[in-house]
Amino acid sequence: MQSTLYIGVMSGTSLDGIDIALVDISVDNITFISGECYPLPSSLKANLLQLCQQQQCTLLKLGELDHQLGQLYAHCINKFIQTHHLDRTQINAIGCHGQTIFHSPNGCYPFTMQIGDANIIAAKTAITTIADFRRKDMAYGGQGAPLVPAFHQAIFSDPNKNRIILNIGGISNITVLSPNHPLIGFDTGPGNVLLDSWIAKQLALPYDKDAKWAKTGSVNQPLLQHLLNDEYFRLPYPKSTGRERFNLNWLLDKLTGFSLAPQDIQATLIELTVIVTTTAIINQISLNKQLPNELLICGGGAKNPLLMARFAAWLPNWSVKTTDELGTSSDYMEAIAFAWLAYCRIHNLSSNIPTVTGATKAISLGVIYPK
Ligand SMILES: Nc1ncnc2c1ncn2[C@@H]1O[C@H](COP(=O)(O)OP(=O)(O)OP(=O)(O)O)[C@@H](O)[C@H]1O
Ligand SMILES: CC(=O)N[C@H]1[C@@H]2OC[C@@H](O2)[C@@H](O)[C@@H]1O[C@H](C)C(=O)O
Repeated sequence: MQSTLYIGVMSGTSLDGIDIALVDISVDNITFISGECYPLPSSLKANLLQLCQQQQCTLLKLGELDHQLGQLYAHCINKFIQTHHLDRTQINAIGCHGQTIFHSPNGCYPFTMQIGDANIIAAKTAITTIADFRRKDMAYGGQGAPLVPAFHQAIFSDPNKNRIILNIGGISNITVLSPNHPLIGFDTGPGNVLLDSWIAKQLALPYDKDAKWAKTGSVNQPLLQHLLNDEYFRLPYPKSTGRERFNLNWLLDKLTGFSLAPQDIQATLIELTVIVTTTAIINQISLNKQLPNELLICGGGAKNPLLMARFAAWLPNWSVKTTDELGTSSDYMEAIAFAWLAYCRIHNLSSNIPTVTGATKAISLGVIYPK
């Protein structure tokens, strides 16, 4: 009998680490078994940031980082296999997202670029690896992102509820699950990326743990309104974005003419993350009015008590909780999703959602790199 075990690997826009999930998947079952997060070495993070923000990029550097990340993913997967005493011959496939270094879905020549050579992963782990999940969707005219809505639909659909799944990673994205409504999902804008960049610049910390610093500041309304003027927030879906738009330079540019305490800016950025998402939910989506509404939060932002409290305050008639409360790890959601995308590719099942990405065709995403 064919094994039903898959490994999903995700390293996202926050550049905080590599999430690995072991998942048991068959036609009627998706069970998360275990997960680990391996930190990204700080020198690699600095190099990737330079690349993402186009400060310094040579083909040599790009090629070397692609190789380095491939080696690192393989090393982390092998460590994971060892720690969890797994038999690698029992792992059907690895689904590895790779590291997005640029995402440009709307130019004359749309492209999205994820690095971390999957040939190296397949060779070093001796497990078939699936990667390059986004570009076929783009080839059919889609945004290439977000891809997790199909997975959210597979695990969270409920005929008696309107459910919005909100991933607050570096970038925030939502999935709308409402009976009799087409499945939609899009990137609402910055999640943690501006919060992380601002505290890194001001206090040399990677992130504002439990929003301790933001809580010492207060929201500045003129700045908030100015940030909300960015045209991305008014664009209709399908839409997706990334670090190439929302980054420290974006923020510094918007801060021109403002003279505020740095912690007030941090508090304002928290409110920005909340308002862009709640406004999108309220203004851009028509939910079934007869049904109760749930906001299910995952990603690193689910650990931020101030973000959670502000979502609850802005959506008073909603049940606001983390996906953990429904039995799916908020930490490993995306890694689990990439294990599921690998399962779909191995079984040739379509995994993009044209109503989400705007692609003209439903297709099975990902390229297979045999061991
Ligand atoms: N205890 C905490 N308090 C506040 N923020 C936290 C906490 N734990 C994690 N975070 C935030 O979550 C971020 C990591 O989130 P996550 O791992 O979901 O991002 P990602 O997967 O890299 O991003 P994306 O989903 O955009 O690709 C951290 O950079 C930090 O900002
Ligand atoms: C291009 C890219 O890497 N996009 C990521 C990013 O991180 C969050 C958001 O922006 C989302 O659109 C996407 O990731 C998830 C896994 C997705 O495709 O659903």
